[in-house]
Amino acid sequence: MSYPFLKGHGTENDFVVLPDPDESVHGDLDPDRVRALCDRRAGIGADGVLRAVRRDDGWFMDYRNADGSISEMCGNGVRVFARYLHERHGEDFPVRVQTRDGVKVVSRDGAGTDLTVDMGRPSVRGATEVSVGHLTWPARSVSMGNPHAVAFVDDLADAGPLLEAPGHDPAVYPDGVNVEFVVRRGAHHVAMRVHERGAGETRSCGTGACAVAVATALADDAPRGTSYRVDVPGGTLRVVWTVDDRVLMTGPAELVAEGTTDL
Ligand SMILES: N[C@@H](CCC[C@H](N)C(=O)O)C(=O)O
Repeated sequence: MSYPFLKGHGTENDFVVLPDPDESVHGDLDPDRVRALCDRRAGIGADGVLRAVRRDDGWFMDYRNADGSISEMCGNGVRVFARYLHERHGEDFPVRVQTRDGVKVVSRDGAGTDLTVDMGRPSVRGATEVSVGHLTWPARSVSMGNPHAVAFVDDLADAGPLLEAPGHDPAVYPDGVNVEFVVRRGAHHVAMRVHERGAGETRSCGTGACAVAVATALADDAPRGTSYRVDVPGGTLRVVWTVDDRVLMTGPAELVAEGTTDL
């Protein structure tokens, strides 16, 4: 059996999009198959899979990490998903996308190619710690629907090659965590690296950039509505934590290839 797929990315966080309007792919998409699709040598290669399911009341984004695990939310993925719905299904902006973390609304600003997603309310949690080897950093726990630990470091290289998941407190993160390492670059401007749960180090993480902007705004005591520039290895995202306690993230979303796969 062969299935259509598309390949897309947002700030080089890349995804296989699997159209599955009638749920015929679902039964075949077990964790082994997700891993095979995401394999960068033997498969298509991606940080995750976005299965596009049509429901009576709209489109659902079924997000899977490259290791086959399920996540609640993907911030770069939801922009790519909205781009797909707009280009291939004629959905007008603002596009509504159902996710495991509720409905996200994706809009297009003017004539530019960037998309803005309303990521909803952040959940700011307590202080925690993360570690790599013998180094430990204090971190802020933030949920953007999925779990994050944000650690400010002196230099992004301090985290090393990030070949393994950073150490974290399993009592705070019983289901694992996405870890962001952050440095300041200027006023309201930071840069980050991320180790994603279920994918390893990636070139970007949208929910991670939002968690970083929230943690930085708190550290700065910045007024709500302050716009943060968040540089990631794969590009730049802009994040605003609004006066009404919502996080808006703006960045690119591109479809770059399509084909068929036997999964
Ligand atoms: N890259 C994504 C986040 C994907 C899910 C994450 N790895 C998790 O397990 O929570 C993003 O852009 O937000």
